[in-house]
Amino acid sequence: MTSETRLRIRAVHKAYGRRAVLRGADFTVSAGMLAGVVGENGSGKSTLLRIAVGELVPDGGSVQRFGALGYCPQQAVVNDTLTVAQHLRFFQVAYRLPRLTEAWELVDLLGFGAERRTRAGELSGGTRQKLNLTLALMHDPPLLVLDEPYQGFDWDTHQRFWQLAVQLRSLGRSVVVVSHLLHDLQHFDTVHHLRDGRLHEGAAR
Ligand SMILES: Nc1ncnc2c1ncn2[C@@H]1O[C@H](COP(=O)(O)OP(=O)(O)OP(=O)(O)O)[C@@H](O)[C@H]1O
Repeated sequence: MTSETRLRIRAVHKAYGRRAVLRGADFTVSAGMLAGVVGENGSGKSTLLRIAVGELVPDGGSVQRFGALGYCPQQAVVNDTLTVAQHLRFFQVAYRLPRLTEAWELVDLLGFGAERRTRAGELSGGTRQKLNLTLALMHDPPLLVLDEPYQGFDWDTHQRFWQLAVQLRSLGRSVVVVSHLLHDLQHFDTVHHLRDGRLHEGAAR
């Protein structure tokens, strides 16, 4: 395993008004690492990830990313009036991909190929989330930041998600996953507990 760094967060602080959420959070992710971020509701996991991907500016501290990024936010960022296929074509242009072969393979893996002509606004919650995840993965970036990516997935799809995450790790990708589920912890190389605004690292397995 290489130790090339893909994401480095140092002493990050973030408050919403008077509510200090992050108070000196440090987080480093290397190539070929599957890292979990866990913590109680409201502990600041989504805030940390939004800062990690540059969506939110921290009050203090530094964030460095090395290479392209795929971000799966907690709330799907999709356009209700566009179909699944239209989303893929839109993101193909945005990512400058020569073809959509790999994107459709992801759709098949996640099991929603039958919905290719369905508008996002008419998808079930779980399928909408599958589209959200596909859009984050389809350009095969070296760093993936996934905020509870399998919300609403049925058990088979949940299992397939983890097979995919493990496969991506073996290909040297870095995968950061926010999880609430105890049985997911076994999949991580490292687990980072967000508590009192800081991350506490513990070996997961
Ligand atoms: N835009 C915002 N304005 C004000 N407060 C916010 C905002 N976003 C989040 N917060 C507050 O910051 C705290 C951390 O929120 P965050 O969503 O980062 O936590 P989380 O650990 O991801 O929670 P969950 O497990 O419920 O998803 C919460 O108390 C939340 O209410």
